[in-house]
Amino acid sequence: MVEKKEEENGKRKTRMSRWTFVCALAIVFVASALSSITTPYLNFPFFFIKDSKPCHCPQGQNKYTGMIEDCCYDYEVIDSINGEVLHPLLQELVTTSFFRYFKVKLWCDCPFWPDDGMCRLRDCSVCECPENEFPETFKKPWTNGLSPDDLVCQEGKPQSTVDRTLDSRAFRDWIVADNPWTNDDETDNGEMTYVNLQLNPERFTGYTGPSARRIWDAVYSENCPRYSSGEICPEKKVLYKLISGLHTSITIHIASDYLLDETTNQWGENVEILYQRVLKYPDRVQNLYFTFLFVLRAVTKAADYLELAEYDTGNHSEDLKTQSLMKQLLYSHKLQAACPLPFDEAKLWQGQSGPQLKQQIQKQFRNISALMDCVGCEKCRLWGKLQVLGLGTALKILFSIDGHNSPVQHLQLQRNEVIALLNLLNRLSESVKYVHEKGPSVEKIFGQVTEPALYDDSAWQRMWKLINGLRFRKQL
Ligand SMILES: Cc1cc2nc3c(=O)[nH]c(=O)nc-3n(C[C@H](O)[C@H](O)[C@H](O)COP(=O)(O)OP(=O)(O)OC[C@H]3O[C@@H](n4cnc5c(N)ncnc54)[C@H](O)[C@@H]3O)c2cc1C
Repeated sequence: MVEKKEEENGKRKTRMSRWTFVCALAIVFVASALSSITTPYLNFPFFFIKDSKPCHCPQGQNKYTGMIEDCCYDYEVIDSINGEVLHPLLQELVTTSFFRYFKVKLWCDCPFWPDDGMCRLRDCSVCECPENEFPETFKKPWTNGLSPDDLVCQEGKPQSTVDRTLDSRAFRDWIVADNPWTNDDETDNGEMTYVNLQLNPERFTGYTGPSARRIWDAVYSENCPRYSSGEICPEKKVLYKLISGLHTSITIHIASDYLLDETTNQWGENVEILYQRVLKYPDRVQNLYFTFLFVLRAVTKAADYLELAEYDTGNHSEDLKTQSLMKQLLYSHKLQAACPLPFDEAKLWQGQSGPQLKQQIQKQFRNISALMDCVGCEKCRLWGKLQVLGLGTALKILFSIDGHNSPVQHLQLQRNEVIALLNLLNRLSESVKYVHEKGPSVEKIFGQVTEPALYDDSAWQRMWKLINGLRFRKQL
């Protein structure tokens, strides 16, 4: 009798635990379906029904669909306008004489870690070489680049050295106007060098390890902390996203132009880096699109100024071409129709603490700008400085003119700021195009062998938590 009762109890328990399991699965199905609806571009890979169509995510399809966070455009519109209008125009614009020369102080003058021995490392050795070891080319930018012997002063890697070859053309100076967002001292002095950006593409340089890590750590931890949703104000989120978007773009340029074989000097794509450091983290890609739209908005907001600016380099026909390309970019009908307001800056600095907050964020951005002097590889420093100046210029255009009915006619930009702004937009445009074109196929290759962390893992986590929770309760 007792045995029979125990047997029945056992059967009942088994039935109950089966029911519990089935209920848990049903709840998880519903939770996951809701999750896939509320987070449309973090596609959960299987089995959900949405709008009566199976939301199966076919391999190879671009998963970045839907609206870009904090911007009112979707990925498809931006990809298409970038591919059709922006990318081709920008590619041509940055090769013109006006836009290919950038004035920069190249040697490192790091204000943050002055005496920690960093600059004795080969990564940063440019600033540690005694005066008599400095190549003349450092002081005379019009002669040719560094000789191989001088590489002792560099990172030791030829690919990280900036080529200083220049046309012997003089430049007419624009006005010098302070930018409250950046740290650069634009005073013309012997330390400033003109660099031909076309000879120094942003690509893999071999700069890695603690030196590079320390810069990024300092940028994120001290100056634009990562946020978790709902935690901080939108202005701080903007700063984080801009930096993260720029970081994504730098990584994409490393991946797309990588030194595959040092002995044969073979360059090519490193799609594993693209996947492991970028595609695997959808928020990094989202931030790239965000940064692109933010800078695009700054360029279009300053359209009147940029249209009338002087693109004079002494080569009349080329200067006319520069002007014409600029106009095509600023007043493209397709761009205006598809994307009239890439980012709405009027929403920011609204609260009472707006002005205070702006000052605080300005200070943080100036710190980031100053950190570029600590980058221990010359080419990275060049592109780091240029792009941070470009971002600072975008911030200046969007936020430094008081009030929302801001008189854009009060805007004053330096020539170098305009060069940085447009070159930054071009870099971001290249990255957006690259991710759009390569992303799906690269995810197809690597995504198959990866854990579900690629996607929004919350559904998985919730499932396990739920099941484990029920099991745990049952044991009690
Ligand atoms: C200003 C600057 C310019 C550089 N330019 C070049 C260059 O032109 N060529 C070159 O070869 N190297 C360049 N580097 C080095 C390069 O950025 C990397 O630091 C290096 O390749 C090592 O990469 P990593 O995998 O250690 O991760 P890193 O890219 O160094 O990233 C460090 C950490 O930041 C986080 N992170 C990474 N990406 C993002 C993102 N998009 N958003 C938010 N967080 C992120 C991750 O936690 C990661 O572990 C540059 C570095 C700096 C600081």
